[in-house]
Amino acid sequence: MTFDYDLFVIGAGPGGLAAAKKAASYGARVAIAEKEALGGTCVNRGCVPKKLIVHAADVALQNQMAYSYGWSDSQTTFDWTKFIKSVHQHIESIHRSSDEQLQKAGIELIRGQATFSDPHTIKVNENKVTADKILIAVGAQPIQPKIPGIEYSITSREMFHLPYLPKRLAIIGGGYVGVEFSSMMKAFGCQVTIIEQDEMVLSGFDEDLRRGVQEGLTKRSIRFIGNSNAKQIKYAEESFLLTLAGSSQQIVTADTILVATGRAPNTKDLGLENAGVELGEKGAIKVDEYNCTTQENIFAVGDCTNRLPLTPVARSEGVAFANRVFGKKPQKLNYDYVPSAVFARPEAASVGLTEAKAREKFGDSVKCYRDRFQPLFSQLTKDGEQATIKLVVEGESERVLGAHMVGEHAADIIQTLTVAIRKGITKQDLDQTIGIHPTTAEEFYLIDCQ
Ligand SMILES: Cc1cc2nc3c(=O)[nH]c(=O)nc-3n(C[C@H](O)[C@H](O)[C@H](O)COP(=O)(O)OP(=O)(O)OC[C@H]3O[C@@H](n4cnc5c(N)ncnc54)[C@H](O)[C@@H]3O)c2cc1C
Ligand SMILES: NC(=O)c1ccc[n+]([C@@H]2O[C@H](COP(=O)([O-])OP(=O)(O)OC[C@H]3O[C@@H](n4cnc5c(N)ncnc54)[C@H](O)[C@@H]3O)[C@@H](O)[C@H]2O)c1
Repeated sequence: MTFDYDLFVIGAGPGGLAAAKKAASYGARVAIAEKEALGGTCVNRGCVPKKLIVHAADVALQNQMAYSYGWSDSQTTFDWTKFIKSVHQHIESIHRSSDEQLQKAGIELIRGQATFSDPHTIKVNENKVTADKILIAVGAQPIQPKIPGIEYSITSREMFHLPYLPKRLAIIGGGYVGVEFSSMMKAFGCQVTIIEQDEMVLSGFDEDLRRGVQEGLTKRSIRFIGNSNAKQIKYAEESFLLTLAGSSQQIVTADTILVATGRAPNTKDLGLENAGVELGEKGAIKVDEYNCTTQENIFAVGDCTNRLPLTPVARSEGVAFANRVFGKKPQKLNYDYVPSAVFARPEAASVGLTEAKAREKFGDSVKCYRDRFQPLFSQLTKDGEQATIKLVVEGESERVLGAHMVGEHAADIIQTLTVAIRKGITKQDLDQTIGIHPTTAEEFYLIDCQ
């Protein structure tokens, strides 16, 4: 049977784009469908605009510290509307560049929502196309608790289109999204309250990292209400009244309520039932270690599989799929040492096992080294900011299983350590390494407090 394409990709986020480009580089005839803007969540309403807002917030924070570094008081004002316009202009330039890359690679871009008619046939805008192989890379979307008044809240998607900054922001959920937005918005002068069902922010991360971030947020006057969740939202006198349930039953008054309670795979309305593609927990597409679905010619990568919803993971899965299927280079990803960062202030990052997971797996042979110190920058500002570093090691050789950090440049430092930890370094390897002074990163070579 002949098909219109060798590969049809649904979704032009990091996973879909990486797979399409790699497959085309092997000579495959490729088309990609996108119902919204090129680049997916990451470029349009995730990593990229988020990190630009973090940079804008850092300017505000640096201004607060400038006096300690010899600068005189100067009047500064922040224009959110002007700033967010330049963020969106930058995103448009990424769209143009992605479009050019697709054209150059000979990949056909089809704008519209794709649905399956059968395992080899896709319908987009009333047109049907056929493909030998199909890759699903449709990402995920925010989930919202089903409570009365939830329609008054917004999600991270709308945060990037706020017409003006709210005075009082309530955030339901203290995970990645909630913590990052709390510190950005606080730096711009908003009063921020986080409501989290767990006792601390960032569940799933190492306890020392969670504590370090939580202390840092509290020091910045971000209010945290733990062991509580949202019960209902009402609108009264130009404010939203958020009633809580759980250990706190108070009412939080806010101008904007951000719901950041997790994300669910975008697998509804795809016609998967016509294609024999099965779903697993939370509506995620069931895949094996090679990203094969339950239908032999259909594959899935990225957030829609709900494995590790991060851009580099989606991208690597897309490339590994194309290498194997079109480049005849079998490639299986190893998810054990995927680093991740929370771009809050204080910043936090992590790779490998948390202390709790390491103890579950290796019992009493696990040992931890940790240190808390004041980075040089904060010694002059006297703001009392502390950094935390922690190593989780195992056995006589003290093989490093995990590294966790809270403090300036945490993401870059942990990223650089990742390759060494993946390669199985020991604590002694770190001790014998000479660092760069004065830096925060050198503390990983000097750490000796257990
Ligand atoms: C606020 C926020 C901040 C984030 N920050 C970071 C970060 O700093 N670092 C990091 O690593 N990750 C971050 N992430 C996560 C990251 O954005 C995702 O893991 C990544 O975008 C997943 O890529 P993907 O290709 O799987 O899906 P997506 O990027 O979601 O792309 C899927 C695409 O498919 C399209 N689509 C869906 N259904 C169809 C259909 N039927 N037909 C046609 N097109 C369709 C969608 O429109 C979308 O463009 C963040 C996420 C959020 C929400
Ligand atoms: N820097 C990054 O890499 C980055 C940034 C943002 C998002 N992301 C990705 O996006 C995903 C989604 O992020 P997220 O923050 O939405 O989800 P998350 O799973 O990280 O955090 C959700 C939080 O909401 C809490 N929660 C859930 N329901 C609640 C309720 N009813 N009331 C109070 N609290 C409630 C949970 O306990 C959890 O702490 C992340 O898992 C991550 O993979 C990554």
